[in-house]
Amino acid sequence: MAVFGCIADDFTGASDAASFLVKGGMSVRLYNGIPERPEDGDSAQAIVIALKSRTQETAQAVDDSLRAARFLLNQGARQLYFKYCSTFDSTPKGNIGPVADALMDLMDVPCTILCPALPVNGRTVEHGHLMVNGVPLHESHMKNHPLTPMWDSSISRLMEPQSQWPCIPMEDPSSFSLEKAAEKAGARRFYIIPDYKTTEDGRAIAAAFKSLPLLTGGSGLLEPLARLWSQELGGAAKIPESLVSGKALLLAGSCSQATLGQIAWYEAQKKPSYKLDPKALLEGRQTVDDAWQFIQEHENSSDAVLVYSSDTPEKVKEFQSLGAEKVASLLEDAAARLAVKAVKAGYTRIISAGGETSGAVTRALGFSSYLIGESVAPGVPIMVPAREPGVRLILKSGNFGQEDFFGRALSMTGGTDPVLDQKLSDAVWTARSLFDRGKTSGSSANMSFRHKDRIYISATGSCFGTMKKEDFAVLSMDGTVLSEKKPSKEWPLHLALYEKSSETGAVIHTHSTFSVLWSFVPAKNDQDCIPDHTPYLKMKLGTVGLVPYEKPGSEALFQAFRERVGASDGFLLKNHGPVVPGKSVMDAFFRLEELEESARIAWELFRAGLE
Ligand SMILES: Nc1ncnc2c1ncn2[C@@H]1O[C@H](COP(=O)(O)OP(=O)(O)OP(=O)(O)O)[C@@H](O)[C@H]1O
Ligand SMILES: O=C(O)[C@@H](O)C(=O)CO
Repeated sequence: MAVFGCIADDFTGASDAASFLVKGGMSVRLYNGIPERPEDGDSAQAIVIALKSRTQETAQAVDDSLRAARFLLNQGARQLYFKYCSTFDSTPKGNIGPVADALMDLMDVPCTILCPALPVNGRTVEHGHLMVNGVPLHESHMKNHPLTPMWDSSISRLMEPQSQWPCIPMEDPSSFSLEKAAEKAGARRFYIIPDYKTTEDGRAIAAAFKSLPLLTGGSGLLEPLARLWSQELGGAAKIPESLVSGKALLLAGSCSQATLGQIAWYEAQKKPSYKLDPKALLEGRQTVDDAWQFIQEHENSSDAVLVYSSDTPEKVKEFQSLGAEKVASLLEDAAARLAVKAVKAGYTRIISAGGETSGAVTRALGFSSYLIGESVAPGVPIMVPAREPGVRLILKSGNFGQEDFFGRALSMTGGTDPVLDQKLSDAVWTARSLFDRGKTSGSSANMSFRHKDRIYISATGSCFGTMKKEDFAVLSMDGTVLSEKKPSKEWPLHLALYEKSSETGAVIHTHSTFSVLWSFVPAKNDQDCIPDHTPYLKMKLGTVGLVPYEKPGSEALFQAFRERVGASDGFLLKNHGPVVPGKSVMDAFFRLEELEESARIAWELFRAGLE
């Protein structure tokens, strides 16, 4: 059950918020829009809902925010956070005030805070003013933003036309007292604007206002706040794997200073890039298909293609004279169409720069919920779509990320984890070896191994004789299927052995002939059914329990297995075959071999009457 709910006014703002919650130690689910119902069996401690309320008509923004708040409260959220941009929203018609006012009404709280700080990215609040890298917001490069140019830095003044309630700047949040603040505000509801310049300030603000049911701000407060929540909840939060094999596509529609630097860095590495020209696109001299063709031409190169429309403020102004909205939506649509083409063509990593651009990309891809992984840069997490766990999405807010951001995003997600790769190689070798030597046949055997907090298990219907690294399905430790591939139907047998001991690193189940033959012989001891004619079975594996016959793949079999799993080291399913755990794939393999050889010796001696 989620204890913390966050409503973000755009998509990259939501992923930014989610990344800091993960950094603070919480597990996070991000929904794109208000879901009709929560994901099945979701155990995320925090939920972030991405809305489009930054640029919507105010009434719609308020309505969506209230619906999101109700959803989060229904999921058990004990605290709500309204996340907006750490450079605020400067237009007098902005939605921060109306939404925050409405949320205060919904939750019937006397006050909340306005905390649009993110010091790690240079955004601080000093004496109630928002600063960007030490310069007041309206003097910073943010004044040139193509959609929301910034015209003031005083948060109280920015709020005046947007909200009916007063604001109280507060230099030292540790002195916060609700009664005193209410007296000072002289109103039924009010806002506090805490100064936030350093990491220490963040911790102090989180501690001072943790008990307020509603907080608002940028993502800078979310890490210290999540730390307090995760201390309260206890236990380590699980986050998804970053690495995935497959091709990547980079897209940039952001004209922010940081993105321009990142594009220049990528091009300076002599990596392939393709520039979209808004005028040529409008006039039909350039098309999305041209860009796609360029991408395909570089498909076999080890370098990802970057497609961008980003340009200097002067050039952007020039293009906007052709119709700012028309140009923006043309470019956003181009980025979105390229992302869809790429995912359809099997690309596994989409990395996109710019809030509006990334919003268009995610809408077109149609993923509605994500698990949040580690971050490439502060506020930029690796996201794993619930419905496509083999895909990684990284969406960067315009001014976020280091100069080498694109390089980092590619190396953090790309390629294979060498440890996982070795385990897969061992699994494939073992499967083939067992098959080639007649220790199993057809598609009857299955095997699994544990990697990090995942179980990789041979997919249903796979054959040990033709096993490949791609033939493994992935399960979470609670048995949730995380891959497109479906696991072997015997997966509950494997899970029971992983649950039994954290030392279990792999499990193999076969229908090896002598083990099956021996399972017909009435056992003298059900918990140790194979006699130790040689010392090796005990040395390698230990005791072998006999599990009574139940139909393969049936709940009755799984139940019988679970009842006996604690009593022996390895297992023989009656009239069916052995199930053997090991510390690693190779260890399980050696133990299985020993079991089969011991069963063969026992069988031969039994037949010769020498038992
Ligand atoms: N060359 C260009 N000329 C005019 N508009 C452009 C050009 N390139 C991109 N745009 C538009 O500018 C807008 C940039 O907004 P976007 O939100 O994607 O980036 P950003 O503002 O840098 O990011 P953020 O909102 O996260 O700060 C988009 O609508 C994009 O289509
Ligand atoms: O706070 C920020 O700057 C970002 O999270 C953002 O709002 C992206 O649109």
